Amino acid sequence: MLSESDARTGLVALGANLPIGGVSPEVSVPKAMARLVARVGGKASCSGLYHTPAFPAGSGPQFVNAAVRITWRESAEALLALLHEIEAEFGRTRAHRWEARVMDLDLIGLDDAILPDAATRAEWATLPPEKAAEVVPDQLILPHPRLAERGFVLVPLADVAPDWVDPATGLSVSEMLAARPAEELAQITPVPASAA
Ligand SMILES: Nc1nc2c(c(=O)[nH]1)N=C(CO)CN2
Repeated sequence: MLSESDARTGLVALGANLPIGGVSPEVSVPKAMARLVARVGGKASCSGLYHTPAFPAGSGPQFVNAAVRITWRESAEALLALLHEIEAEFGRTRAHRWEARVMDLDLIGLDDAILPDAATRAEWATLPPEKAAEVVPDQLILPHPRLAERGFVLVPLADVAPDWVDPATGLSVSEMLAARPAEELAQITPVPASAA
């Protein structure tokens, strides 16, 4: 029997920038959030939806980004598997034939877990941007190594977990957000209610 003390706070970032089977990201992202909350059960909190320019600049249509704070009692790997399941469920439709469309659910942090270890996480966090765009880790790295560089993750995350502290850097979500350039943050805007 798992006790209350096994409960950890999981932080999940969501993003999509293409319609999935004719459903816009403004609609599919909140649906994916609701699916995650339903699958996890227990206490959860959902951010607002934000329009964000695609990163890197010019790489495609704007994204809808969001974040969810959940309570999780199993392993980090089990949570990652659940996120992949939801991605697959939302990322593919059989409208005409299998079409791949992206719905990203990224695990950003799980309480104070540092995975696989502090040195490996630090290596990934300090990769030069050109390298970081090319290589994808084949293991789960927590907290997400590029969190502090991504306004599109930090803005929604600040809605649900402003005081969460990255255990590897000692910086809170609010502090990381405050360090982002004003020009970057000015381009991140709430999705108008009429679009969702
Ligand atoms: N604004 C924004 N840009 C991105 C995002 C995202 O979620 N938001 N996700 C990416 C691939 O995971 C690549 N670029």
